Amino acid sequence: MGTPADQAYKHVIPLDFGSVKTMPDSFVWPESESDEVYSGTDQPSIPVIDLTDPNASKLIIQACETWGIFQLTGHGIPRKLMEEVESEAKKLFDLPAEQKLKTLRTPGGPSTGYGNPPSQASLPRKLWQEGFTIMGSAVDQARVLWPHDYQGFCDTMDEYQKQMKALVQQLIRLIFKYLGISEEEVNWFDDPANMCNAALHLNSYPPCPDPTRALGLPPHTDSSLLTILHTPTEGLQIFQEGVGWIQLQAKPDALTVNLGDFLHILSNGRFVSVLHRVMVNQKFHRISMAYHNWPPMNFLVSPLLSKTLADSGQVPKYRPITLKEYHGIKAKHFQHAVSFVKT
Ligand SMILES: C=C1C[C@]23C[C@@]1(O)CC[C@H]2[C@@]12CCC[C@@](C)(C(=O)O1)[C@H]2[C@@H]3C(=O)O
Ligand SMILES: O=C(O)CCC(=O)C(=O)O
Ligand SMILES: [Fe+2]
Repeated sequence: MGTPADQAYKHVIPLDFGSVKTMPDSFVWPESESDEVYSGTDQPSIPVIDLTDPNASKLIIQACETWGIFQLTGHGIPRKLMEEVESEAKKLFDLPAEQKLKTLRTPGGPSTGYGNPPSQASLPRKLWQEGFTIMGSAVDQARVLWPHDYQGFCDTMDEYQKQMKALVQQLIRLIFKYLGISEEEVNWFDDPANMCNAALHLNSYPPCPDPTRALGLPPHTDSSLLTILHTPTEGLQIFQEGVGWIQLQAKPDALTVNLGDFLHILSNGRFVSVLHRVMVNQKFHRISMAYHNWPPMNFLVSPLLSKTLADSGQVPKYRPITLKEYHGIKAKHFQHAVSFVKT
């Protein structure tokens, strides 16, 4: 059974995937959660936006209002860095389970380390997935994983986070400008005290012996303002009302930007926080990198921060909420968390 401390850690410990040949029953999801993907010939395609296009701002706002997700080219992140971050992540997940477990994240709020986040504690089934979250520097954990060879991992993750942060700033400025949110609010990003309002989450989905009955990630929305995904291979699907599940095409040079619950709340429901899930496969080990960006932990976010909304006299559909409180709601209600913030 283990000590109470072991019990508390239970939900964050993934399976030792290397040691299993058949899938345990605890990983079998009801069919409705893994139901079929849209297969019509007229499948609507997710917007692809070139950031260097003079119309990029307009296209991004349109995508935020209609899809809540878009693929971004012309983003300026070097291809080499994207490949390096993927190969460093793979190096980490290929380590023996007992080694990875030495860097287990704490069960509370977001922190650096291995394991599944507390927000997955309420899920009815287990996931064919393991994760490693990085908030700021990962040097303490990397030293444990590779005592004599940790610098390469740290340098790559630091550089990638630096470039992601700059890209997020650019996108958020553009979106906040449209919502009429003041420069002071945008300065969240420039305040050194708010260094950790972002996390780079590395996802690993090992080859699965029974992929049609398992899930890598169940249908969910992210808590973030926005998340920048580097998903080099297929597996990510999004849900569109009236259409169903749509498979995203892998585009090696593009980054995928998906909006999260906090932009949905800030925009008073105008921007879509896209429902998405990850399917697994039998053939290859899928890796993805997600850079989640939030407001500072204790900052009270309300639709009324948007001058555009306040001036138009719209009634707020969501009450003011901090990320800290929201994480608690997410851990209890997962996919339905945002409906618990409705006024
Ligand atoms: C940075 C974070 C957001 C996240 C929880 C976490 O601490 C690490 C992983 C993130 C993720 C990814 C999959 C979906 C999600 C809901 C989850 O369970 O873990 C999100 C979390 C979130 O957005 O709240
Ligand atoms: O693996 C993916 O493609 C998506 C991961 C994801 O949705 C997340 O980390 O929130
Ligand atoms: Fe997600």
